[in-house]
Order: sequence, then C-alpha cells, then structure tokens
Amino acid sequence: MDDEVKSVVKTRRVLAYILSLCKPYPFEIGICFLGAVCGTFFDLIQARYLKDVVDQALAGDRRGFQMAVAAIVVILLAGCAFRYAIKYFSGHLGIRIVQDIRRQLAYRIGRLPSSYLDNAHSGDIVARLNNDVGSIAGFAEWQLVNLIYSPLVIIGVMSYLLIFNWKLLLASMILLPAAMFASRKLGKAISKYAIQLQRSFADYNAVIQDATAGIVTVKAFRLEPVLFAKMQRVTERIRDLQRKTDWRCLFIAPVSMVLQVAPQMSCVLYGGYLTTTGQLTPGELLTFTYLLGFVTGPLSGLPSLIVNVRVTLESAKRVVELVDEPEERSGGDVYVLQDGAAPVRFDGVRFAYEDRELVLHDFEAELKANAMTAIVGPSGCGKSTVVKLLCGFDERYEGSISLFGGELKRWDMKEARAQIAIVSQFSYLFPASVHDNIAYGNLSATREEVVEAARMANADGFIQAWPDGYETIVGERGASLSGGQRQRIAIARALLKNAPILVLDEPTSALDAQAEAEVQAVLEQLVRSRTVLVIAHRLSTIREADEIIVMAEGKVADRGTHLELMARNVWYRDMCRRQQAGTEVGEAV
Ligand SMILES: Nc1ncnc2c1ncn2[C@@H]1O[C@H](COP(=O)(O)OP(=O)(O)OP(=O)(O)O)[C@@H](O)[C@H]1O
Repeated sequence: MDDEVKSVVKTRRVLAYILSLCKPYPFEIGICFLGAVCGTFFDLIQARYLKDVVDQALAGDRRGFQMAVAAIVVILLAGCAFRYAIKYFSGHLGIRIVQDIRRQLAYRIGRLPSSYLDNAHSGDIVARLNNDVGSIAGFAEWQLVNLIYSPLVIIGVMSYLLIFNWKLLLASMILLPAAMFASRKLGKAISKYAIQLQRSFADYNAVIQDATAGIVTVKAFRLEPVLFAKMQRVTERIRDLQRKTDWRCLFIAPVSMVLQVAPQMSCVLYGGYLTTTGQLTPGELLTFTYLLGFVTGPLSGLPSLIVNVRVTLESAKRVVELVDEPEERSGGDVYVLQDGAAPVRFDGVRFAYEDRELVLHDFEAELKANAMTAIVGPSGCGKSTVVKLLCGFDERYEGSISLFGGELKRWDMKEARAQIAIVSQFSYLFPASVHDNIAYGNLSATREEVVEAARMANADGFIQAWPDGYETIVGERGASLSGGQRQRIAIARALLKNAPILVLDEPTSALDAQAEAEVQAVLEQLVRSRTVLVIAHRLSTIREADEIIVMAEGKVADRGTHLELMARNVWYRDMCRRQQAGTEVGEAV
C-alpha cells in the first residue's frame, strides 16, 4: 500500500472512530442539529422583518414599523434561546466525548500487551494521553458547534439569498473562490507546521520523562550537558516550528478580512446600484447585507477552522493508533493441578523478540510441585525471557508452556496470572502508602493480613519504626526507601497474593551485601514447601534449589543439584568459585 492510500485508509478509520464516539449521544446531536435548523430559520425570518422595518419607516407606516420591530425583538429572543441551547449541548457533547476517549484510553493502556509497552516510549504514550486528547478536547468543546452550525447556516442563508436576488448574491461572492483558495492553502501550510509542533511536544515529553526517570544516572555520570543539549535541540525545534506557525498565522487576519469584507463591499456597491435604479428597495438591500453577514461570519473563520480540523484529525490519528493496538487476549480456561503433574512445563519453546534472532531455542524445563527450581546462566542467555513467557507477557512463542496441565495460551490470562506471584529485580512501588503497596497483592486482604505478610517478609519491624508506620508514603518507585526495604515490601506484596507459584527474578541482584543478606534470610524461609522458580546470579540464592537449570544461549545446557553440577559442569563450578572469591558471574558457559 503506498503512503497516500495508507493515509486515506487512516483518515477513514479516524472518521469512523469519531462517528463511533458520537453514536451514544443522539439526543445532544439531535438538539444541536434542531437548534441549528431553527436558529437559521429565525435568522431568515428576522431578516424579513428587518426589511419591513426599513421599508415601513420610509413609507411612513408607523403601525407597520412598530409591528415589525416587535416581531424582531421576539424572534431575536427566540434565536438567542436556540443559540444558547446549541452552545450548551455542543459543549456538553464535547466534554462527554473527551471523557469517553480518556476512559477508553485508560482501559486500553491496562490491556496493552507488555511487548507493546516494552517498545513504546512512555513519554510518547503520555503525549498521546495529554497533548493529543487535549487538542481533541479543545476542538470538541469550542469548535464542534461550528462544524454543526456553520454549514447549515451557510446553506440555509445562501439558498434564501439565491431566491431573494441571485444577481446580487453572485456579485457578492465574486471574490469568494480566490479567498477560499487562499484560505485553503494557508490552512494547509499552517497545519503542516502545527502538526509537526505537536509531535515535537511529544519528543519534549519523552526527554523530560528520561530526565526525571533517570535523574540519578544523569547526576552520577554528570550527564547534565548531554541531557541539556538534547533538551535544547527539542526546544529549538519547537521554537522554529512555533515561529513558522505564527508567521503564517499572521496571514489569517487579512485572509479572514477578505472573506468577511469583500462580499459585504461587493454587495453594498452592486446593491447600491440596484437600489438607485429601482430594482431593489433600501429595506431589501439592508436585509440582504444583514443576511450576508451570516455567511461571511463563518467564512472568515475558515482558515482557523481548517487548521483546527487538520491538527485535531492528526491528534485523533495518534489516539486511534493507541485504541487500535491489539489488546492482550482475554477469556479462556482455568485448570487445576492434577496429582503428580508438574505445575509448569516448558516443551520445545522457541521465541524471538520482534524480528531479532531466537532468544530461546527448544527450551525444556519442568517446575516440580512444592520444590524450588533455579535457572542460572550467563547474562543475556534468556533467563528473564523464560519468566516473561511464563507470566504470559508475550505469547509469540512456538512450542508449549503448560500451567497446571493446561496450555498457557488457552488459560484465561487473568486467572493464569493469579497462580503466579513475582518478585523481580526492580519491583515497582507505587507512590502510595506502604499498606496500600502491600495490599495491591490482594485487594480484599484485611489490615491484619497485610501486617502478617509484612511480618513474614521481615518488613514489619522497619515499617513500625517509621512515625507514620504503614501509612508512610513511599514516593514514586519507592524513592524514599532503601533497596532492601523496597524488596522486602515487594516480597510482602507477593506473599499476600498467596499464589501457588512464586517467581523470584533476581530479587537480590540490585542490592548491596547488607540488603542482600536481609532479603536472603526472608527468601530462605519462604521457598520451603512452595513451588518456586528462581532466577539468580547469587550462589547463596540457588544453592538450596531442588533442581538447578544451567542455561546457555537460550537452551538448557545442563541440569542437576548443586553438588551434581559442581562435580560435572565447568561453567557452574567456575561461577561458584568466582562468587566464593567475591567476584561476579562469568560470561560464557
Ligand atoms: N523487550 C526486548 N526486546 C528485544 N530484545 C530483548 C528484549 N528483552 C530482552 N531482549 C534480548 O533477549 C536476550 C535475553 O534477554 P534476557 O533478559 O532474557 O536475558 P537474561 O538471561 O535474563 O539476562 P540477565 O542475566 O543479564 O538479566 C538478550 O539478548 C536481550 O538483549
């Protein structure tokens, strides 16, 4: 598909999406439409009485004059009521539509596969949620009404004027095609830069996000100049685009003026001639000019409207991209562990990220019930990928992963994840209280159960020592806690979940010796009589495992107990010796 066809397909999809957003609000749309029809009708009637006011006054008919003035006042009030209704309901419609988009996106983000989130920049997602939805919100609240009202008014009034005096209408509109052409060109040029400007704001968001999320690294490595240069490049680009947009926007005012004034001037000149030759009464000329204002008013706003529509369509495209991202699958079966069966089995699992090389090659493993299985191997051999697949974070693998005897791809994903509690290297803590962070493991847990989980994770002591105890706010990503405290709170959360399988993905590898010892003591208690899968570099974590799988380049290179592997596996023995000597894990098996 070439780019132009793709763009048409995309625009159609965006329009279909916008229609789907309007669908739940037939009442509001109906009222706006009815209000626009009635408003136009009242404008026309009012103009008819305006003609009477002038012509009766010139003819000296006092009663006729008074009647026409009274009629205009009544019609004016009715017209105001309709305009108020349109404004109210279209504003209301805009707010509800934007609220629906926000709700829909919040729901979607929660259902996006983690493979999408791995590859997307969070700054870009935030920009779609903020800038793009914000631009749609601005349009929906302030411009949507013009899209409904203006075409109706223009068509209604132009049709009336055509019948009223087609020659005068033609003369008034003589410059219109040129002005329309200019406004279209101008609108296109401005929107091109306005759209680029919006994308640059997304880049700016991404840089800020990197700066805040990586602030410690930035400071530690004195990367401020690098970050500053990056920010400067983005801000300079924003400034350039802003300048280009503003410079072109300066032309909007003259073009708008031509669109507004030219028809009025032509009308007055040619209408004046018709009046002097007796082909038009002064009242008719005034009525015509007055009604023409209803056409030229919206027309003068055309250049800005074109820019707004284009920018909003672009924002809507970016929102639709997010809405159309395939969701994680839902629904499926639930299985129960049969006697003697393995809670988890990997059979000939082959997996690659996107279009990269295979990370797992025919990976085979079995987690025995109530036993601890450890996976070790050099960095990058695919250990965390095994955990990712087991948790259903990516399903693009070949082969089979079974959970309690049921094929993982056939499990109901939520239920499958309910069987697994995970503690990872960098467990995420939310900027909420310690209590809530632990309670996220099981939302129906009582306070006593939360405290009990903290006690088992050896976290209760330091939590109670804080002035606010369990109500202490931990800060974003647990910023106000030590590494060991963070991990023990994460362990408490995993324990509260009380899932039959516990996965420990290098829970101590980011900790210093002291914190590691604290967490290790907790883990040693926990792994007894549970089904545990532990990914670890640290000998202390894996020595007690019932089975240790040695991985190399995505395959199982060896398996056995610590003593068996020490006796026959060179890489394992080297790793253990290096650790005993206080060095880190080696690189090759
Ligand atoms: N989201 C991703 N997209 C693309 N490639 C990835 C992704 N995550 C991991 N990889 C690649 O897959 C390979 C295996 O990564 P994985 O994290 O499973 O290794 P690991 O054995 O856990 O490493 P470590 O011990 O260093 O944590 C690596 O080459 C890595 O670069």
